[in-house]
Amino acid sequence: MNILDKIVADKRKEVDLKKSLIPVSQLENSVMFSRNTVSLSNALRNSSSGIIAEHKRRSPSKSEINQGLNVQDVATGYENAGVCGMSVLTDGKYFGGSLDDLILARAAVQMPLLRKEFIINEFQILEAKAHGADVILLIAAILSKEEIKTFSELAKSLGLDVLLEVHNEAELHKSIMPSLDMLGVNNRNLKTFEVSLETSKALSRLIPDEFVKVSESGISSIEAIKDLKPYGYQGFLIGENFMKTDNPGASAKEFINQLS
Ligand SMILES: O=P(O)(O)OC[C@@H](O)[C@@H](O)c1c[nH]c2ccccc12
Repeated sequence: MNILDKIVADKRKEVDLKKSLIPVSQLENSVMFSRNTVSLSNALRNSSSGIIAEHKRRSPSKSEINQGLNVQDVATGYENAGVCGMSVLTDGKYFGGSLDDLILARAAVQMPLLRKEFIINEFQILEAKAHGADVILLIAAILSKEEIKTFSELAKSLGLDVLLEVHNEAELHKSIMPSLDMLGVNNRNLKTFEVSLETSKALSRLIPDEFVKVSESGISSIEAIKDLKPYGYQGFLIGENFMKTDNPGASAKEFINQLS
């Protein structure tokens, strides 16, 4: 079994258990649930840097990245650096994250927050809103076309932006639909962990202009961004390059300063 299949199998168990313990009404009646959200796709359209910075303690490809930071400090640092939004990993088993991280980040900042999760059920979308997210990630490799449609339409009805992630042409063809806001090309193959920015370049011309294009993973230099911009990318999702340092906010700030 490849790692993605393993993650999804574990996620199904986790979500089944949670659904048996937490009634949907508890999520829908939470104070967070009725708040106004902020749009990441609009922030990216109006930004010159386009940086989305991620909070990621560890990953199956890198194991430990940084366990010693406080998520609120990271969020505040990223916001002060002038990033467009923040991605918060909420998967516990493989990435060391949690929904508490999302709540804490929400309490610290106003900028758009993405729940970075392997979403396989509507419940997780309600949960995202109830824990302060503005945006959800949907991963084409683990969803059917029908699921992408149902999940993205539910997210839109809750005022959440949708970032749909693809890694190849077939996933892209299956996924294009009006209920998405952003199309993300993951430069990392989630099955093999191989990273290549060429993936973003190759798929860019197949993404219709109405979607904000986001390039995800393996970005660690100003040159990479300059290389990708001519292909129409307006968003750049960066995790490890910032998180591996003692002060991710300061490294994001330095990165953005060098860009302009
Ligand atoms: O740390 P990096 O290489 O900058 O990558 C960030 C982000 O793109 C990556 O964490 C990611 C992209 N898609 C995902 C889906 C699930 C978990 C994680 C991811």
